[in-house]
Amino acid sequence: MNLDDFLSWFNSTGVNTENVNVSYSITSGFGLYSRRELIEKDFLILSLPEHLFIKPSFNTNDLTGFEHLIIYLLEEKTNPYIKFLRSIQCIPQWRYYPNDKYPQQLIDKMKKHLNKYNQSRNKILQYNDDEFQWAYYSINTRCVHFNMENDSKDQDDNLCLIPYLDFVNHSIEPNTISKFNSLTRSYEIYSIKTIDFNEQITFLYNPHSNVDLFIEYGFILSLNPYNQFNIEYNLEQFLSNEQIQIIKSYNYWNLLEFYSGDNDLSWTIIKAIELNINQSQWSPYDDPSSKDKYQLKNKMKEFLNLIQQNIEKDFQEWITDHFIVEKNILYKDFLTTLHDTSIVIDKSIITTYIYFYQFITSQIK
Ligand SMILES: C[S@@+](CC[C@H](N)C(=O)[O-])C[C@H]1O[C@@H](n2cnc3c(N)ncnc32)[C@H](O)[C@@H]1O
Repeated sequence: MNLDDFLSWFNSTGVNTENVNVSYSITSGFGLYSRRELIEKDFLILSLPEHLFIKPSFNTNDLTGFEHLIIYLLEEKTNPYIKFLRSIQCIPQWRYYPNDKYPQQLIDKMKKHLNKYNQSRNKILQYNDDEFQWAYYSINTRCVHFNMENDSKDQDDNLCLIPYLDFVNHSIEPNTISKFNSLTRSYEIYSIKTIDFNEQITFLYNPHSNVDLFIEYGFILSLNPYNQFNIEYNLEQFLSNEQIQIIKSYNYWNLLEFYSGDNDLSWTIIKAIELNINQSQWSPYDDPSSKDKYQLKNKMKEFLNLIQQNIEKDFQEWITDHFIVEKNILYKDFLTTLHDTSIVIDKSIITTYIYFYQFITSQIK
């Protein structure tokens, strides 16, 4: 089934699509583009009525809504939308490569993702791996949150697929927002800034880091303010066990992340480092005493230097492991690679590292 067949079916549903066009690009696949001369801010671009939503049916209790949709996608043979989905590549590329050589933070998140994937796989055994994988990622990459008004608060029970809406690509500087309008019972896309003719329509899926985008969707962004970098491992090298226990007792341990969009270190990180210079009078809520401030600044530098060394070491190991694949890229023109979105698979590690490397070095003054 090709795009034209899908679009002619979709047009027969009566939805007004006069403001948008579907077209394909090599970097982000299909997407929606404006076909109006100029779209003003706060303009209703597209309205998709509820009768088009594909919702989970919940006729077997031990499956989540997500899993019901997997089965629906695999069983439904006539729906033109599902037929079209079968022709779209939706499986993140990393699934085809061995992934034990990635940096630890990526591996940890991949494991969580794979655990969830396998939980569903083990409940739905009647399809082969390829079929299951296609259905799983079609839903994972395309579904939207939708309150099913059942008793479950589980997000896997409150989602649906909305044909056509699912052509919209993600951006950290989106030009639209989309939301369900309970009065019109439609999912609507509104402009949040003016949009030129042929400009791509985008919204923010979620404030996802590159690691999350890479795992869940198979792409990354070269400038992503939502990149985050967990520093637990570095703190374990920097603080004593007793100091770590103090941080944990205040529930600070899970809040120890750098965000690449932030200009400064967070309060929790500053307080964690401060423990290293003054444990006896430490309180998580007070500013460091003026006497300690100078010392604290030096401790910060020391800590950031440690992170920098760890990143360099990890990165060096990673380059060695990927030497054959990345030889030319890494040694010929590293910076160009950062902006070349056609290299999806390994670039995420490079960009994520470079991001934090830059962030950390900018803090060491
Ligand atoms: C909801 S679908 C959007 C439509 C999709 N591009 C298609 O071809 O059908 C989400 C998928 O689009 C791609 N995508 C979305 N935003 C992207 C972006 N900013 N850069 C690259 N790929 C993107 C990813 O493959 C993602 O899994």
